[in-house]
Amino acid sequence: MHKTQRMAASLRYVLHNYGSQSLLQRLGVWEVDPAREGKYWVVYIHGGAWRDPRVTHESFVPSIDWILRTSLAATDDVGDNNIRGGTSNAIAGFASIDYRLSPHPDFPQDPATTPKDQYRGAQHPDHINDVRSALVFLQRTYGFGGNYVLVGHSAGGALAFQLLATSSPSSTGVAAEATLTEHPALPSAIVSFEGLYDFMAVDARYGGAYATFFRGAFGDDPGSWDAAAPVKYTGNYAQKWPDGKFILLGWSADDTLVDEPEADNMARRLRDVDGFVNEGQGEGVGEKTLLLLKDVRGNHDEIWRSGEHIARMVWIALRTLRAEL
Ligand SMILES: N[C@@H](CC(=O)c1ccccc1NC=O)C(=O)O
Repeated sequence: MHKTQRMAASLRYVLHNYGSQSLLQRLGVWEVDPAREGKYWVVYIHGGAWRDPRVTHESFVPSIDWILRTSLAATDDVGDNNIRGGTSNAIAGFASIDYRLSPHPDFPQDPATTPKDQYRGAQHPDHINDVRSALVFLQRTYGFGGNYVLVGHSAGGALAFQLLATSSPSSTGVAAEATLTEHPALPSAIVSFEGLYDFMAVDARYGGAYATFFRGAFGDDPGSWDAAAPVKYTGNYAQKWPDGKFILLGWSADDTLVDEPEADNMARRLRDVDGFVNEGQGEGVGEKTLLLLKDVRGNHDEIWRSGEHIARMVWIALRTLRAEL
């Protein structure tokens, strides 16, 4: 008897283009059981400071490998999940989104000679608009609606919260204006790790070292940084996200690029402003829960190069969603 190793490479992979302005308007899909209802998709938004051309949707592959490799363990350790059908059956598919990038000084491009669809000249809100288009495309193609966990690393974590902040006005009860942009169904849960949430503050703590990439993505005016920063959002994430269940914020002590206050300040805001309750401490019914997980391991890029701890966080999110069914 031989066992097939469950790896991303053993899944059907499809590369889709969801836009035509840039070659980066593409996303990868690894199908597990795409037609099955009652399962979740796991959708990844990579980091790379909105600009690093070396970080693409393919950076999710090691995480997919670890998620598949650990799916049996994830079913074994909580008996309750077995009764409910097992977490190993919880995943319908994986998707990973590329989006237009801002210029990177180490990878200069000549606008005069670079084909338009290869030129990395994006500025906010291009990145988040692409994430939104990619999700609309995925939901139209695979029909999973809000049955997905949105996973974001670093800048990708910021994009996950910007998605909530800029979601359809109808979900806030405000009459929808004639909007040109389509809005995707929001996720059931968000996993954001080593995330950037307060652009001014994190840049100040690192002595201004991040100003070039924040300027590249959001412009020179620090006011525009605050306007886009997840911690500074002037609305209410819970109101914007009526069907949202769970947020996991991960932070690694090994991360030399994004420090502990980033995660702490975002967690505090989600509790104090948006009314999230700590996972395991609330009344249970209908509450949106938050888990601030600080024993994640791996330096800023090690974490996705390995994927092991990303898999761990994804399983926690899937288990939490299953427990609420
Ligand atoms: N490798 C990136 C830097 C980067 O990704 C980064 C640096 C500091 C803090 C956060 C980062 N990434 C967030 O997405 C670059 O070369 O721009």
